[in-house]
Amino acid sequence: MKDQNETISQITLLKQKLHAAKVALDELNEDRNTKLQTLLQFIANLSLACKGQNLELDNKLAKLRHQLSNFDRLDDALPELVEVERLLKGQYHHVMVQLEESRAGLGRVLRQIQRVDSAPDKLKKEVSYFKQELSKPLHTVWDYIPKVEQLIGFYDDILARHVDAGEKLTVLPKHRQLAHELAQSISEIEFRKDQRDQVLVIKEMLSGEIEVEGLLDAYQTILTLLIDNIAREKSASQEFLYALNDALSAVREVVSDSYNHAQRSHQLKHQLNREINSRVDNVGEAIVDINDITVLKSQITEQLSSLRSALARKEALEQREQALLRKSMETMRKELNELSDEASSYKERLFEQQKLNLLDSLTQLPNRAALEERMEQEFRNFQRHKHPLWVAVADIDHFKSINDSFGHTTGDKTLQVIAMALKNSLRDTEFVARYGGEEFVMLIPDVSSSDIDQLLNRVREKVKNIPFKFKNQRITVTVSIGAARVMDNELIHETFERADAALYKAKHESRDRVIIDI
Ligand SMILES: Nc1nc2c(ncn2[C@@H]2O[C@H](COP(=O)(O)OP(=O)(O)OP(=O)(O)O)[C@@H](O)[C@H]2O)c(=O)[nH]1
Repeated sequence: MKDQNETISQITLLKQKLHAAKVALDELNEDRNTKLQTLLQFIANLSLACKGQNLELDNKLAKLRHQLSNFDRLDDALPELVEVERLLKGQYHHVMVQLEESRAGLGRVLRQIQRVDSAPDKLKKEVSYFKQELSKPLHTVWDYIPKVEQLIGFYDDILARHVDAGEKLTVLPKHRQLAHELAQSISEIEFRKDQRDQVLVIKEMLSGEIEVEGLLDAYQTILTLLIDNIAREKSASQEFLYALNDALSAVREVVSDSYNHAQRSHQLKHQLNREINSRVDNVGEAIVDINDITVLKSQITEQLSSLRSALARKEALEQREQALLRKSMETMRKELNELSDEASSYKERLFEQQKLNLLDSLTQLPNRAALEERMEQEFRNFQRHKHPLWVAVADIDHFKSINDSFGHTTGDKTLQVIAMALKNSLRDTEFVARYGGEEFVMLIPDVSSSDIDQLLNRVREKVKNIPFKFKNQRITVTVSIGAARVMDNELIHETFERADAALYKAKHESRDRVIIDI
């Protein structure tokens, strides 16, 4: 009887151990799921920074982000990760194809240069050396940009020799037009700080008496500066794209490995559990069925030793599982730490770029893209609250004559000063953007029909009172303003059209005035 009691207590102990092992295993699984879930959320957020590379990829990433926040089980995310990885690889190949096409284009231009008979031997030699260089593999956009620069150099050289050969090029009206267009485009481009002095010199040159050679130089310099900027942009976004690609591959592999492994361990554990349960049952049956204590003892001893061995195998299996999980986590953590560094610097740049993209580089006022955004936002507010909303278009009067009389640079400065005056004459809730050229658009909410006329006339007067002095001459610069209030059942772009038509009227009615379309 004593033996029997002892056996029963041993079995109870074993059952408790078994239960504790099961609880530990469940906790382990839960922990693993929480960690991977966090990881996938992280990937989802990172993918946001990858936007804008290609439309299909954008859509996929958006879908992935949405799904990652909804998946119950990690393994469900696997097909999506595979798909995104495929698209990222596709994007990489696309860039490579483009590079190859550019290289072919460069080759064609080179052949043309080689056909120019008047080119001196030295230049021909350089071109042929360049051609050899071009046949070496190019892996990235920034590898090929210097080649384009070099090519432009060859062209420049040939052109210069034509000019040196006595063919002095006369300045035609079309050249002046080109100079004017270049000056205008430059005003609309945001150059880096270290490029601005160079750009300023070009602007000055373009606003004076131009020469064809100078114009060619200016075009070449601006092109080179732009190409340099493009290369920097590309390289930053590509590096990030590749890093994200690598991290996604690593995560996918780990998820896929741990999924396969979990499947195998699940089967093994199932078998072991069955074995252990049947051993426990056997012991129970033996206690009930066998009366001879010696037989019972030997039976129980045998069953207990099998139980012990099954439990030992189960423990080993769990330990292996834990070790594997730790290793996977380590791999992912390493990969993600690297990616996280890459992402934060990339995001910072994107944020800076976004700010630049919404600012007009000359006046530092919001630009047309920013205006579109704000118009939509104000229009939504208008539809919700039905408070008054005004669109006003202001245009500097006879601005062309300022450029013509005092030069483009003075024109630019005038634009900057007027932009500031407009901004300062409005409240924080009101908005002004440079629409283009010498035209500005204001969005004015929450002002009644009886007050708008006074408000806009105050803005007009403020500009008129700026004490401009050009070449020692006191100059008064005025603006004309047209405005309209957003009506029910009207789109804000239609209001803009009405305000623009009112401005047209103001221009025709002697300028320096405000006309409100009612
Ligand atoms: N300096 C400078 N001039 C600009 C810029 N953008 C546009 N312009 C000039 O602005 C002038 C606009 O001329 P017009 O459209 O004929 O108008 P306006 O002379 O202001 O005459 P009204 O509008 O009829 O009063 C053109 O000469 C443009 O070259 C810029 O960024 N800087």
